[in-house]
Amino acid sequence: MATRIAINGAAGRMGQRLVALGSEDNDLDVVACFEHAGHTKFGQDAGSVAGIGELGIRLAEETSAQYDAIIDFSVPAGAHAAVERAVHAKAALVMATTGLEEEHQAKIREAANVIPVVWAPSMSTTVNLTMKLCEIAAEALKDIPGGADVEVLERHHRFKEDSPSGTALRFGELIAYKMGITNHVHGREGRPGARPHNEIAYHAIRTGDNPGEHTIIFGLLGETIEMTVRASNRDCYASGALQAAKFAAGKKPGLYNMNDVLGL
Ligand SMILES: NC(=O)C1=CN([C@@H]2O[C@H](COP(=O)(O)OP(=O)(O)OC[C@H]3O[C@@H](n4cnc5c(N)ncnc54)[C@H](O)[C@@H]3O)[C@@H](O)[C@H]2O)C=CC1
Ligand SMILES: O=C(O)C1=N[C@H](C(=O)O)C[C@H](O)C1
Repeated sequence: MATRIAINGAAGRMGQRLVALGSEDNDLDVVACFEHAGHTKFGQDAGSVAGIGELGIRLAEETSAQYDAIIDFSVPAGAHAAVERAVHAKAALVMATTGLEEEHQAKIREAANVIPVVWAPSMSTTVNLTMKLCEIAAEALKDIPGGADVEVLERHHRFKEDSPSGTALRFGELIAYKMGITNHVHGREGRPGARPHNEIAYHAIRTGDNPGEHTIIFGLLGETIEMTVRASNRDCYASGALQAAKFAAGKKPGLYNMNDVLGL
């Protein structure tokens, strides 16, 4: 039987790709498309807004449809609403929104006691694989003579509201844990002095319509390794989230990540 999904933030850049790809997938049934009532397309057909023709589902704040999973790509307040909807419906939750405050994060962890939750700052297969590769590099380089300096560069479209990206922060968190680094800094200016080793620096670039790019630099004395992972469009995130919804629907309550979904 197909997994019935609801999409939260369905008129957004990601929401539209979820509507489009979700509707094409025979193992999924898109049954609800939630949007903020203030959105200019609120009340319109979600399929038409996504450019795939009428789907028969309006962008709304409520639904009478039953769903097995809700996928959230929205904003912090929308993510909060998605958690409440998922718990109320006893549905699985796929949480993709980034830039969440601690209070929202606590709410997600609490929800995972009663429903299955897949929570990841990137639903892309190659991003999650690159995280694994960076963990291997961090482990190998943590005690290298002369030290390895880690910097995380990310590039995104001009419309992105949070900085640095949730993915950049996760890269830093995973590497810091492996290398015992405790200091995280955001950009540099003035005369901060010689770079300490106990530091990861993040640099967020915002230009044009870039759908997302991350470069992780391990700089040694005499040689450098850089790993770059780059999206050419948003479908890598959308298809990962749809895969996560299929994975989570019907699972026992708990917090899952994309490694669980992808078997990494
Ligand atoms: N985990 C991942 O793989 C990825 C995560 N993201 C994250 O997803 C989020 C959304 O990204 P975009 O689609 O580019 O943003 P967007 O701004 O295009 O879309 C967000 C949508 O959420 C809607 N919204 C606002 N309040 C809402 C509410 N209370 N209930 C329901 N919908 C509401 C907005 O009206 C808008 O249509 C961002 O936090 C972004 O960082 C984006 C791409 C990949
Ligand atoms: O806002 C985006 O576009 C993206 N946001 C996510 C993040 O903040 O990590 C994931 C992806 O890089 C695209």
